[in-house]
Amino acid sequence: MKNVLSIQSHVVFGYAGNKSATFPMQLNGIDVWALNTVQFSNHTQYGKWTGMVIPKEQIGEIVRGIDEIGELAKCDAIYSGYIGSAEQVDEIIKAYHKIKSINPNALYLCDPVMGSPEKGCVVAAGVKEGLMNIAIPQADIMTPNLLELRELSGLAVENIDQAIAAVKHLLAKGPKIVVVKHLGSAGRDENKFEMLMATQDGVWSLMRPLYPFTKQPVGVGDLTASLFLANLLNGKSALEAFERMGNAVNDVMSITHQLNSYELQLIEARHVIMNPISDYKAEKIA
Ligand SMILES: Nc1ncnc2c1ncn2[C@@H]1O[C@H](COP(=O)(O)OP(=O)(O)O)[C@@H](O)[C@H]1O
Ligand SMILES: Cc1ncc(COP(=O)(O)O)c(C=O)c1O
Ligand SMILES: [Mg+2]
Repeated sequence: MKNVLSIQSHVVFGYAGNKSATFPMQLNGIDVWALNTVQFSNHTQYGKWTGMVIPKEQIGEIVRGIDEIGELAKCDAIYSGYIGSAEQVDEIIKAYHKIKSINPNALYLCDPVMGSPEKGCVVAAGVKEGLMNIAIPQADIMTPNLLELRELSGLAVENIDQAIAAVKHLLAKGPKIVVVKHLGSAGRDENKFEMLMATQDGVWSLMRPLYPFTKQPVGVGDLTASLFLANLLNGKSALEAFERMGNAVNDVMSITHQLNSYELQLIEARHVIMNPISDYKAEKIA
């Protein structure tokens, strides 16, 4: 059994952060140690929420507790997503270093969740800078969306060639794998949902259907990153993990769309999260 320390948000109602990542990883045979950065009533794209940011000290405290019962060496990967405050970034990196000193093979997946005024995703001030300066250079795997790809690379990304240049730029900063969760307006076909994966061996694109949601569900990035990591930990190659994740996320989106839901329908989709039914293939494009 592989173990993932998953450090991201908790929403009591609905699906985002750990609520969107834990169950899918568990369905794929991964034991998830969910450590919450915030506890909110619901995700921030509702425009209002209640709850609190977890004090930064809790991150180190919880990791120390696991160390003191002698279980920290079993941590195979640390995965950070929605972060509650700029100070939490340092604590996450300290936790990663502690785990790395005990298990040098532990991976770090950084999903660089940034605020997006356009989408209504709200992230505390300073988190973006913390991610850029501290987290990214240490990450093994990064999973930006289009906006995050632009911010992290500092490059314009308006088309596929610029997207390829930007992911190569990120690879040069340290990560071994970069997955772009949705190329959106920089993609090759505005009627398709296109994702990219880049490694030292090349760049792959995966195209799948774009569903006409009246309101785009949230937490899809968290689902995407979690399933990519779960597949890697299950021994799949980066390419296999990319395809299997892309197909599972497509099946979840298809079911969520059929049910006309704003919240991701992870429970309804549990069978396809375990065994995706769609079979889209990635294409090597660079
Ligand atoms: N197949 C699909 N059809 C239509 N919209 C989709 C599909 N898959 C995901 N989405 C939407 O695309 C967006 C992807 O968001 P993006 O900004 O790339 O990443 P993140 O989820 O990390 O914010 C989400 O709003 C999600 O609801
Ligand atoms: C509390 C919380 N967690 C996580 C996320 C990230 O969601 P996504 O997977 O859509 O990037 C959001 C986005 O608004 C959020 O509000
Ligand atoms: Mg995201």
